[in-house]
Amino acid sequence: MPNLRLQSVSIKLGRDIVVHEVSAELAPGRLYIMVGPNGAGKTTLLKAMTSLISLQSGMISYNGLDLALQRPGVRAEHIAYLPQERSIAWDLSCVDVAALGAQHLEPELARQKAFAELQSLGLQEVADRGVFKLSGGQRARVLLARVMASPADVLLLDEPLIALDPAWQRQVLIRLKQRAEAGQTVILSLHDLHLAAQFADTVLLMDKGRLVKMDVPEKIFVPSLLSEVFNLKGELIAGEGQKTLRLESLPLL
Ligand SMILES: Nc1ncnc2c1ncn2[C@@H]1O[C@H](COP(=O)(O)OP(=O)(O)OP(=O)(O)O)[C@@H](O)[C@H]1O
Repeated sequence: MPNLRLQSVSIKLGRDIVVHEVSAELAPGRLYIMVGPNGAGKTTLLKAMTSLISLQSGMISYNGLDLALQRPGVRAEHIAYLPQERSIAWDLSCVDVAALGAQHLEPELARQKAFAELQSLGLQEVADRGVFKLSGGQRARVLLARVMASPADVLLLDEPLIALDPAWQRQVLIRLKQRAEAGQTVILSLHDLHLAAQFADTVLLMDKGRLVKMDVPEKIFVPSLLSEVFNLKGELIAGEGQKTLRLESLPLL
């Protein structure tokens, strides 16, 4: 059963329609990865799923209710969001920042939950340190911990791997996959097609504001779509439980 449904969603920013007639049904238990070139509309669509921007036409519903009509507090209860900008305005401790994701709990329990999420992201040693005294990748993990501390059943993450080293990129995707397997609906955008091919249950391929195709990685990372959307030559090789995306660049126009 989908809990998030996009029905013919179009979004206008400034004078342009930047998302065109996107329809999709997103269900708990799956890891959805949105891919597409710069400017394809990924961030805009994720923001629309939080109701941070309004639609030109169409509807996004959560468990059958029009999301735009829900109070912000109700939306925040059900949908957690990691924006692409990783800014933190105040020099709070890591645990205080992560605890902002667990405001449904009593303060002490929220801190315990926050600490557990920081620990699972390798930040236990710096949990009490101010976030201004962290590296960019550590700060990015603190913001991820904030989202992970949330009880929301939909997690939306815009480029969650920005600033992370290769080992943490994989670890974070493993954690998000576990969250999906445990019943959350996890939707993220990603530029790394290799990781998208390996981890996604379902890929949403966006281009020029349109949802070109939504399917399993094997049906998305095919030579025709890689060439048409990304100007890349390549294909997905699947075998022995492994998926490997082989890519080579086409000459740029
Ligand atoms: N505030 C805005 N006003 C007008 N146009 C905007 C605004 N924000 C984004 N756009 C345009 O909307 C389109 C989609 O942008 P969006 O940020 O959703 O793309 P994206 O797929 O997330 O790109 P990237 O991979 O570069 O982050 C782009 O053409 C962009 O220039």
